[in-house]
Amino acid sequence: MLLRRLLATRQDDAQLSPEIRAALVESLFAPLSSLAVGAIACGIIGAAVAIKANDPAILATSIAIFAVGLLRVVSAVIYKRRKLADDVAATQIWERIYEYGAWGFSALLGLLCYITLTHTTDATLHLAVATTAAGYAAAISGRNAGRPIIAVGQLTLTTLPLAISLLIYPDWLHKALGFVILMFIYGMVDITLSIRDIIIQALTMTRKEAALAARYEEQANRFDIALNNMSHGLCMFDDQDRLKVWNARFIELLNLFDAPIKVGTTIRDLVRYSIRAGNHSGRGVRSIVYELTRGLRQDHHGQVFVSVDGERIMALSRRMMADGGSVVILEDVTERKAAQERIAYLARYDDLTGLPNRNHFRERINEMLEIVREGGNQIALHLIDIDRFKQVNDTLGHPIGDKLLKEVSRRLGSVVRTGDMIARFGGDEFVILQSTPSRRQDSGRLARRLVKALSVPFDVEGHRIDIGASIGIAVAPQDGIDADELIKNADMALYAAKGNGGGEHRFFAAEMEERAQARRALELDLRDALSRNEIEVFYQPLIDLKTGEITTCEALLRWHHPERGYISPAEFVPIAEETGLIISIGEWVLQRACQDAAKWPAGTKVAVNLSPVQFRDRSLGARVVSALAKSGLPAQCLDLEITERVLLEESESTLYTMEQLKVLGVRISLDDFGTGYSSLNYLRKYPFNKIKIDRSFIADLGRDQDAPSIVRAVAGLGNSLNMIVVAEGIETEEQLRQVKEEGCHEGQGYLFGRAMPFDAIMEKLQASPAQRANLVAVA
Ligand SMILES: Nc1nc2c(ncn2[C@@H]2O[C@H](COP(=O)(O)O[C@H]3[C@@H](O)[C@H](n4cnc5c(=O)[nH]c(N)nc54)O[C@@H]3COP(=O)(O)O)[C@@H](O)[C@H]2O)c(=O)[nH]1
Repeated sequence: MLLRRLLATRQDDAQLSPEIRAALVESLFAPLSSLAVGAIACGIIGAAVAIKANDPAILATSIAIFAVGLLRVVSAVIYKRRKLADDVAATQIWERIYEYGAWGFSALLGLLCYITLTHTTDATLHLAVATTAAGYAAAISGRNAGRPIIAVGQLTLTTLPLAISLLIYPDWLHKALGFVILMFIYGMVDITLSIRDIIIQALTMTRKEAALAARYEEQANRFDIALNNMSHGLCMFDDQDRLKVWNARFIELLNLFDAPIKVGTTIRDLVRYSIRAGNHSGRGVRSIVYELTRGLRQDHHGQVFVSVDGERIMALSRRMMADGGSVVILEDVTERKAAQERIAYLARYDDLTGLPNRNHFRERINEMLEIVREGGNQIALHLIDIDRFKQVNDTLGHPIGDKLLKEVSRRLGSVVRTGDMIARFGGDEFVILQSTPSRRQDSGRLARRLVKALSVPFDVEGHRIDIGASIGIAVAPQDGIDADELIKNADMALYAAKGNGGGEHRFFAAEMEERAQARRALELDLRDALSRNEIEVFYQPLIDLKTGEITTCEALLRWHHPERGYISPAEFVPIAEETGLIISIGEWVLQRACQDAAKWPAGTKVAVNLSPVQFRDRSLGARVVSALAKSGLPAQCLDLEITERVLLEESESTLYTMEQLKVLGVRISLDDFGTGYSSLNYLRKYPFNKIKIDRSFIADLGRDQDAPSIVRAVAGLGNSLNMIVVAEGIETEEQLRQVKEEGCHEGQGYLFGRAMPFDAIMEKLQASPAQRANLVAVA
């Protein structure tokens, strides 16, 4: 049984961790003094017995005991010095060294007992060796129980020779003692094995605890690192609201570096320290504590916002714990709050001018319309469009345009009364909500004041800017009781105001709606007009004022509407431009005109009007090439007429398209000169072949004394720039005489002929020299 337990320890050992094995081996060498005491004590007893018995065998054995004991002490010292306990592989060798030393020492001690008991009869000597051996054996089973094979080996090697020598001793008392020693061996082996189990258990537990402690420490470290690297401040309170845990960010956020914060600090003290650190200016401890405890009283996901150091805002949130304590999280939300406020601001205000935007305006108008619906006052909506704003943007650039808009908003603000709302819808579109006009005249008066205010020139960074304003007015409840309807009607009124050249206001009228509907109907019809062959091209001649010959025929669109008859291009071309239909219609005109002109007498040119929308189209060059190629018309016989409206847009791409057209060899004329900006810069910048003086100037000849000077000046300009100058709209002989006198080269007008169909112009062009002379005579 005992033997089985002993052998089982061998198997157990195999399962022990190397560290535990090393610890067990170390326990063998650990009490160095006991080794030394054992060696000395046994050596002395041996020597004493040898002297007393005067037996050389006993003496030799005693000397051997002392020598082996000494060697064991020396080996233990070496083991300790080299710190071999940490070297798992080395401990196995040292275990063997200890084992052999221990067994050798024990065997010698057993031998000493045996020789003494068999060589002598002196009871004192017997007692000396027997007690030494038994004492040693008892000590060994405790001391080396960690390695039971060694301990049991020592026990057996020491006491078995003693027991045998006692049992064979002739005296029955010795025999009895021998028997007791055998029982002692049995008992000591049992104790050794039990102690061994306890030691192993203790070592295992210690190791587990050490591992647990290490893990705990590592986790605590990790937790500490995480806690102190959080972007949020954190503090944990007990159920009495006393501080238990806090992190570095908490101290940092509230600038509490110098505060004597410790476990147990109360919320009240924390607030006091925070005030001392320069936070919550002007506020007292009590009010802040009240605000915090009230706001954070319950476990809720909401946040309490606290302003600190006059600038930063902290969000505090609290989570209750099961033990009644709580965790409070602090977050610096200054930037987030600012961003939220900015987003909220931008959702309701125009960033550039600071005026309410469309959303804000909608909220307000809906509130006011609610009052109107309940029978309250009427309200007027003024929709304002800045005249010529696009030109300013295009010529002076967007930064100046932005500054101008700010100035405009300031001026509008100086005109309206408190209670009226000014909003910006975007671009150059402003709106004023006049709150309580008692009569229509009140709104008219305000509109006039607004137009007047905006027609005073602006000075933006040294640029004198002349704009103006067009205003459309819709009044609730007469013109609508719903925001969308009012805006739509004001828009129609604005359209009418702009249609008259701008700089004025118009009230919404029912006819506008009808006109808008008619316009929409026209727009729908126009979409199919080309495919239904309702669009035609007429030609109006341009005459050389010296020879009377037709130099050019201007292609002019005519729409033969199935119900309305001929519709003027002045009416449908703007619709075609707005809808983009002008691209396909314009291309068709270009193709048609080139094909017709190819049939005319050689050298007769055809002039085709190009709208700004066509000019924006990057494939204009390709379209012109295609029209020339299909018709076979020489490029120099095609004259493209553009107005200043074209030049106001994207100068870079305009210049590019102009250059492209020039390379093709087509001619380019500047139409309606004098009606737009009449910038001399355009004449310098773009390579025109012709300038056409607008017919309004020709009509003024004889009516306005300045008109001849203007015509003369433009003719002079054209001459010096090597451009042909055409006088448009010549209707009378007198006008013809004057334009010739002022130096114009060519003329166009009803006096020479209206726009006519292809056959008619063909007839004119093919007329006999005598007939042509008729024209010359006119000229
Ligand atoms: N982009 C395009 N625009 C086109 C095209 N076809 C015409 N138009 C533009 O439509 C506007 C109106 O044109 P229309 O009604 O044809 O008027 C032209 C002439 O009939 C008129 N005219 C000519 N002589 C006289 C005159 O002695 N008195 C008088 N009251 N009117 C006269 O002038 C118009 C031609 O002007 P202009 O183009 O400036 O040379 C007009 O703006 C056309 O440009 C087209 O295909 N594309």
